[in-house]
Amino acid sequence: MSIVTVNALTVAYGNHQVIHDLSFKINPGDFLVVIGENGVGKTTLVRSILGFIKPQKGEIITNPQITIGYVPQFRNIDREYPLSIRDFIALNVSHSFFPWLKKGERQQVNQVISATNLQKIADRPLGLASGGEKQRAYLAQALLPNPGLLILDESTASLDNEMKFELLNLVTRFQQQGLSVMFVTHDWELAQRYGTRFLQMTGDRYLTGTINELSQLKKGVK
Ligand SMILES: Nc1ncnc2c1ncn2[C@@H]1O[C@H](COP(=O)(O)OP(=O)(O)OP(=O)(O)O)[C@@H](O)[C@H]1O
Repeated sequence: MSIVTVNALTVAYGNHQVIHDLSFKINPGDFLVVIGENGVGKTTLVRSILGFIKPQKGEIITNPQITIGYVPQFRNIDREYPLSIRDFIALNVSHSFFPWLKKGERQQVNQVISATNLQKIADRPLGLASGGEKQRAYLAQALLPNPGLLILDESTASLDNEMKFELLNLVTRFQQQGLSVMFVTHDWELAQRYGTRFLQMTGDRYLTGTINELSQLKKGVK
């Protein structure tokens, strides 16, 4: 069963139709890159899949057995932000009634901290972490509930190349263990380097295919 099935989706803000008759699927283990220019509706699609926008027409069917993790575009955090990296990640633990973490929950947090290479700095204030470290903390927080789909919305924008690769290499490790990924980007190089499939959105049409087909498309565009 696919993770997400989008059927003839049409989304509008009032009279302004942003997505028109879009259909595609995300299958288990896919690294789907969604590319398109500013304003074509990429974030609107993400918000629709997350359930924040009701489609005007069509449907989005998500596998009921999975949860979705979400990593937004990098945004800075004030230096005075009071939580440590560990605390910030632990905000996403599925909590019992207690305000403190139980042993199993602490283990879950530790596991995701080490999987995202944050163990050495986990007890530092999040506000003092570098841009790449902060973005890894967002990733760790999104991964904590063990989602079946991870959505990255421009999550590498404003990171330098080394940090982009570090973040996406980590994501790929999870994808190779079965996580499905939907990565929204403007960056064709990253799309081709990490994606397995693509969805290209333009003002008037949508194309989907394998990542090799995206490379062909790019050659055609040049
Ligand atoms: N809440 C909203 N109310 C009304 N219009 C909106 C709203 N959010 C987005 N739009 C409009 O919908 C269109 C698509 O926006 P969206 O943010 O989905 O595009 P995008 O492809 O993610 O763009 P970008 O790459 O710049 O982030 C734009 O014209 C935008 O102005």
